[in-house]
Amino acid sequence: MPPKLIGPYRVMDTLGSGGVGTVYRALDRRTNDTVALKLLSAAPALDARAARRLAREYETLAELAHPNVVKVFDVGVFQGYPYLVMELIEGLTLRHYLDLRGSDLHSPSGSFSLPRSRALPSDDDSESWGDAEDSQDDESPFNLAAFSEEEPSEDMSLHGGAESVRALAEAADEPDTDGSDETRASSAMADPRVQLVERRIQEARTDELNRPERMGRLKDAMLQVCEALAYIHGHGLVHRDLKPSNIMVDEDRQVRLMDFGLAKFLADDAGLTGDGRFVGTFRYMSPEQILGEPLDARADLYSLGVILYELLSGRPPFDAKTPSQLWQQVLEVEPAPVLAINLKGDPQLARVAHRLLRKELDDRYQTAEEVYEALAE
Ligand SMILES: Nc1ncnc2c1ncn2[C@@H]1O[C@H](COP(=O)(O)OP(=O)(O)OP(=O)(O)O)[C@@H](O)[C@H]1O
Repeated sequence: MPPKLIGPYRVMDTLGSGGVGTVYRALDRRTNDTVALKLLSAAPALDARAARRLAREYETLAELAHPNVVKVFDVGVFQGYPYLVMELIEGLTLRHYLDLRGSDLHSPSGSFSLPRSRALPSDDDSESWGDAEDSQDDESPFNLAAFSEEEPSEDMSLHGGAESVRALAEAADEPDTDGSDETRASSAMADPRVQLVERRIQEARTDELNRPERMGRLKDAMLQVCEALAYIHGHGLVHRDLKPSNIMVDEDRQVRLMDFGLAKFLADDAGLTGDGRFVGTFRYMSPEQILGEPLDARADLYSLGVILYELLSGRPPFDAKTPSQLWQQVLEVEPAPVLAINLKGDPQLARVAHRLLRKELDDRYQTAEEVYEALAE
């Protein structure tokens, strides 16, 4: 049961939950404004020192004003847990927005129509903050849930794909000479008909990704994210946890970057995160973040590269089963070319993604403005 009142805010309903807490739609009883309130109930309660620091952080965030950066109105402490009050965005996270199809997009007003408070599943590995006790990997103090595969986007649920999958299954079920399951499966995989079906499935997936109006929305959203990043970087802030669920798009297709400032606040406070724990979402972390080095704006540009790579190819740049495997790959392995996965992908956007993903900071774009220029070319 959500609390009824949090400070001067009346809780109306739940908008969603992530790794560190829950976001509520709430009414400011002083002004009658509807806001989004993020209660960080997953973190340990604040002591007085951390509460004072939260108030100081708020002063920095409250000064920010940019059309692509979510407005932060207030911070507070409720029963020991910090909360952040921000602009309510009636919209979707970036991935869900890109999953919309034409018919959802063309309302008479030209904006896309959304059920208000639509409960959508989280669209990435939302548990950014690991929990040592839940860790299944001896080598790492992190929670593997934080590493969980994202739920497939609608782009990956094929149109006409069910038949293809059925055909694949039927091909694999055909009897063969010795009748053993193993031989049957491997001979089915070698069967040219199975290979053809697999190729068709892959083509259908990438055709979905390459739909021109989806690509138009993707590029436009990315440009707006670059504007938001240029703005916060210009104010000396690094987001540190850039991922698709921290990017929302409203009904007028205006992008809002959210949750900046929070990652640093949590990272700086050993009482909140535990000594030596990362703050950020594994899949989007740059090599320097993994290595625990000081971060600058280019760490966010790397995360932007992971997002762009995923949105272009339909899969993450690194495919690993454990955090330690992922980190080894992020530090040492080059991601497969986007255009090898998505043969008809946009070559310009693919080039931008690969340059953002460079391991050496100096090899990446150096500023969000440069990325904007490259995307706009
Ligand atoms: N300002 C807002 N306006 C409207 N909905 C919001 C707002 N902020 C968050 N939400 C909704 O609440 C959901 C949960 O947000 P939250 O920030 O807690 O989680 P997350 O970003 O998925 O994960 P994490 O906590 O790891 O960053 C979001 O996916 C979004 O749907």
